[in-house]
Amino acid sequence: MATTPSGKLIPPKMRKVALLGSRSVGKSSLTVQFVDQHFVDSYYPTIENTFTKIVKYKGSEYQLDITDTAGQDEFSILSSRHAVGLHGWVLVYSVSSRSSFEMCSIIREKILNYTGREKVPMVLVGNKSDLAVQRQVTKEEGAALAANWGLTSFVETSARTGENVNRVFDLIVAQIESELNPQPEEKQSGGCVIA
Ligand SMILES: Nc1nc2c(ncn2[C@@H]2O[C@H](COP(=O)(O)OP(=O)(O)OP(=O)(O)O)[C@@H](O)[C@H]2O)c(=O)[nH]1
Repeated sequence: MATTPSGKLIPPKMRKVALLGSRSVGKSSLTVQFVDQHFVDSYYPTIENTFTKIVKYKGSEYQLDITDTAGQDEFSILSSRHAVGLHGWVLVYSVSSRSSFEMCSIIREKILNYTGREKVPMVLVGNKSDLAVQRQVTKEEGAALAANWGLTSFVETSARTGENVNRVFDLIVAQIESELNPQPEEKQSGGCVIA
């Protein structure tokens, strides 16, 4: 834990995020790969799990509380737990499932309705990028959807190989922080930043 110059402990700031998306897209696998650095081949549908990991962003420590939700479908009612009290949202689809890609737009609408906001810190994730043969959604389509939402954060991942998994969580923390502490250009480039 970081300390002040006088030796006092500085507790990490807590940031709460949720992974949402259709069933079986790899929400649990991404979370477990990020928190425990391993991949589980078997599939156990999630009810809801919370994980915690300390991450560093621009020299500060953050306690990231990650809620791995049960897979959503268009009929599931987004619970207030999935919107209220959260700082950021990770929307996951599988590149091998077009319906899971389409579901992300439905989930995003629900989050915006629930929060009453036009924009929230959000990352769009196309998981299972290792499944080249089964691919149904191109990288360009994923990037275009994110751009259409006004997001700068889109990434394709593989929870199996670990590709880009850490990046998802770096991106969501960066989005949350830039929303909570918008910084003037000159401040961002100056100062002592230890990554
Ligand atoms: N090839 C491949 N398989 C993956 C990947 N990520 C997850 N899987 C597999 O896909 C299946 C579903 O993964 P989960 O992580 O349980 O999916 P989930 O989104 O948490 O599912 P729900 O709990 O039903 O919402 C499992 O068999 C995983 O091993 C990936 O990146 N590549």
